[in-house]
Amino acid sequence: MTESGSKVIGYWLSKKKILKLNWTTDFADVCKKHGYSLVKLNLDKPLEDQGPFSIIVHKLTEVIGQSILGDKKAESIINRLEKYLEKHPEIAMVDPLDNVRRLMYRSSSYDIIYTSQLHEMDVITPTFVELYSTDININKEILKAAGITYPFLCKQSVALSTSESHTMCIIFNERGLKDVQPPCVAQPFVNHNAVLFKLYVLGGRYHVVRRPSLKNFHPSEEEETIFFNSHDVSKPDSRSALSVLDEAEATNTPVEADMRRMDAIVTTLRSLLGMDLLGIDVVVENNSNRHVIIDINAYPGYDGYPDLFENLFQCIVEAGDNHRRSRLSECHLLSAKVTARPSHAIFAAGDNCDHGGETAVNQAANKAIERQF
Ligand SMILES: Nc1ncnc2c1ncn2[C@@H]1O[C@H](COP(=O)(O)OP(=O)(O)OP(=O)(O)O)[C@@H](O)[C@H]1O
Ligand SMILES: O=P(O)(O)O[C@H]1[C@H](OP(=O)(O)O)[C@@H](OP(=O)(O)O)[C@@H](O)[C@@H](O)[C@@H]1OP(=O)(O)O
Ligand SMILES: [Mg+2]
Ligand SMILES: [Mg+2]
Repeated sequence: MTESGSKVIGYWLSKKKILKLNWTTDFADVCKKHGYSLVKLNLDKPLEDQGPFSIIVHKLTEVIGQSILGDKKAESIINRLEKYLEKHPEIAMVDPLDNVRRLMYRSSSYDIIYTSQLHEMDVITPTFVELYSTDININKEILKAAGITYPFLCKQSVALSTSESHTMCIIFNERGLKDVQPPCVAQPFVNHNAVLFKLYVLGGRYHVVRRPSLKNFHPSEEEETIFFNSHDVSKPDSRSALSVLDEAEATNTPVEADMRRMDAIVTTLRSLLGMDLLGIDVVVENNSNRHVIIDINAYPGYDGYPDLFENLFQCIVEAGDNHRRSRLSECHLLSAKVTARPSHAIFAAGDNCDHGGETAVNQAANKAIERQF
């Protein structure tokens, strides 16, 4: 339950996602079992008439993506939602729009991994650089300065949540630089024997699934650029020819992930990104065994997550509790600040500072807090 006493979870997901997950029936049942109701937000209508909500859970990456591209309708939907949330700070947003938006810029999510301590455990993200131009000579210089080696991948700078935003290419040599489609990030290809680990995060819990991935590639003057869509490669049922290891590279040694490092990845990124619903793609580099984070997604598919809806429900409710706790402690800090002024004055005057009496200001502050909760 939340500050307002409401036990309503507001949600917004695309029709595709609702259908795929059987959300309206199966997740609604789980919520009901726990005494919560589930209400779909109508983003075209005033939200004030649709609440009160204790928590809002959403996947708005497509709308955020359109607003980044300047679509007026999408901008107004996001603005309306932001204004509503400003007016209702008691609502826990899973996940906060600003944090989701930041994650969608691939370079910001890679930057966040760089600034973390994960490298101490041999967990890295490959070097990357943004390319803004189609000029081959400019790109050649930028890539050289950034230390990007061949082959490298070009991924659209913003993961816009459209099918095209999952289209990317592998460039093998300078001849391939003609295929750069800016704005994109260039990221060296990491050989990993075609095994991908997807970490599906639900707040403090997560589940790892093993997926097909791209085979090993090497620098080559002959090789032409390979274009592909990530959804043809790394879904559970993908059978792409790009995932079949060359005969000389085929191995019987299974690729294994180190769960201690997976734990660290989840805890660190959840906290640095300020998000609870995450999909983190990790590959294990051949020979070095470094764990390499190549992609982070907001609200992923969770395909294969055991007892998904019960875990999702617990995650959402815990996010609500955490939100309430952090607001309470903010208010207590505020109250402590208000109290600190008069007591400091008393202390400075040489009086006994060991008094426990509440000042009028403190009482007023505490009343204000009580009213809020
Ligand atoms: N740096 C890399 N080195 C080797 N392989 C990579 C690298 N980056 C991506 N890949 C391969 O390309 C696939 C797609 O890349 P990525 O995960 O970045 O795309 P995406 O469209 O954001 O994926 P998702 O559908 O998970 O959002 C990965 O699943 C992996 O097989
Ligand atoms: O269905 P959605 O639109 O949420 O698609 C998401 C997709 O889930 P799906 O597999 O259920 O399609 C995810 O797959 P997994 O990593 O979990 O395999 C991943 O590709 C996300 O990046 C996609 O989100 P988008 O980047 O397009 O916003
Ligand atoms: Mg991915
Ligand atoms: Mg992605």
